[in-house]
Amino acid sequence: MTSVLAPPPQGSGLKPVPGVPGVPYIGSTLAVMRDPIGMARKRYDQYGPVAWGWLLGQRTCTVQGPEAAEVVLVNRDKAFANGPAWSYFIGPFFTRGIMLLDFEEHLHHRRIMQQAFTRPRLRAYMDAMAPGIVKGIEAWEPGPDFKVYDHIKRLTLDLAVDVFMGVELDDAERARVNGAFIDAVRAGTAYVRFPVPGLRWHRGLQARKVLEEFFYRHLPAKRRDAGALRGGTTPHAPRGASGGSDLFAALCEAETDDGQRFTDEDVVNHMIFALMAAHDTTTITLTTMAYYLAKYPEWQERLREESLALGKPQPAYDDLDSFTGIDMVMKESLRMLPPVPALPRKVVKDTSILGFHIPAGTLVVVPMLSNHHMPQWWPDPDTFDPGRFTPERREDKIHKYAWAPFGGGAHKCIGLYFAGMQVKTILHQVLQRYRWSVPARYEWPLDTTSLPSPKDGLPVRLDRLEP
Ligand code: HEM
Repeated sequence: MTSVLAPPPQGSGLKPVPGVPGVPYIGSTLAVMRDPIGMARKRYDQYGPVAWGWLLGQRTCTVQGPEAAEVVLVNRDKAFANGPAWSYFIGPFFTRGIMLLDFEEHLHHRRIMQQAFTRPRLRAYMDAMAPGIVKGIEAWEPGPDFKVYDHIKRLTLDLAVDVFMGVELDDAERARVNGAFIDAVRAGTAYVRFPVPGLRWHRGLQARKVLEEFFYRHLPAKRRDAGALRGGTTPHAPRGASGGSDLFAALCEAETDDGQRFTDEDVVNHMIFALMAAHDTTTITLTTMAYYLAKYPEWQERLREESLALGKPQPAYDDLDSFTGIDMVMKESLRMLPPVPALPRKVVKDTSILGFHIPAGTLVVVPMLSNHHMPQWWPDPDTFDPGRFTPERREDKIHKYAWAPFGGGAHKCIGLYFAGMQVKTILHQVLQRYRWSVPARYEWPLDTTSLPSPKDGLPVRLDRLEP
């Protein structure tokens, strides 16, 4: 039976949010996890763009379509907060990560962090990453059952250690840090959300301690390098990318024009968060691209030709712009399966979305995955069609928030150019060395209970190309 979330204030002219709450706390959580797009379409047909129900243990208002997404993400009257929304899922493991900060404090951190993502920095990260990419991909063993997801995950994690941390690790230490990092990420999806030894939540808390200890141990050396640079004792530093070409060094050095810098504690919190923000998202993007390129071999060939046409094995940063096919496939893959499928916000003061009254305390969810599949905004939305992003078609131009895999507003992904650079560089290297395929009728079984991933690891037939 339909019920309203809360009566709007008298005389406000606002409408109440309709919905079917379902069983308190549980509501439609399982159904949404099983079939997020189907459930969103059903809800939209029944109630329109703004509807409520119990989801993930909270009264949740799901707001569909780019117009509602814009209201929430642009957040003009500062009614939507990130911290209390995201903390529920990842708070204890990613304490004071930038995405969990809000308003003035967030802006202060964001201005400093921006210094670690300038173009000179990105060039330096790309150079630092290149040897690791080639080495990792060269080591792949072709065969009929090559698990793409597992190999990409391994590769991006190894790259993260090199490019993010910039610290030489022996095998044991690398395994310890990688393991801690994986446990911290996994803990966010724990069913038992308090520390029982051996279970996910507990392992996540232990992992956080390992990561903190690791970064605090290496921090003084990074600070020293940064200090040496500012004192002018580090020669040959490219402008804006110096002391070290890793993110850790960049965060230690980052300074705004008016002299604002991160404390040691900030650097550690942001490093742990950035590792998480970068790793799974890039892995999912590359795996999705590999999936569609296996299903649409004509696109795989087109991209390979484009890569070979570059005429050099290692692209420079500016060469990435010439990969127009890779760019379209990346955009379409991010549309089909945005790695962050929904963006939660907590309403901190009474507000309205598209004329609906939203009371303080409500959890609002912007469902990016189902937004990308709305027939109201996208022609033939469930079909993989990179051509929608050609200059002639640009179907995403229909609305600024129609295609928003990186979010928008103050919290828009700070690593989006980094992600593009990493994804394109890796794919370019893979295309030059391998061809891959899946059986004609293969459909990947997706796990959508957390960040999406293929349950079977995406097995493909991988063949090495003749030199
Ligand atoms: C294809 C890959 C990626 C996708 C799809 C992605 C997606 C997102 C999204 C949707 C948000 C906004 C979350 C919200 O508004 O609640 C976000 C924020 C963020 N991302 Fe990414 N991301 C990707 C790669 C990266 C990489 C490579 C890095 C770092 C190198 C990174 C660092 C961050 C950070 C630090 C934030 C928080 C920004 C803030 O709150 O101001 N991301 N990302």
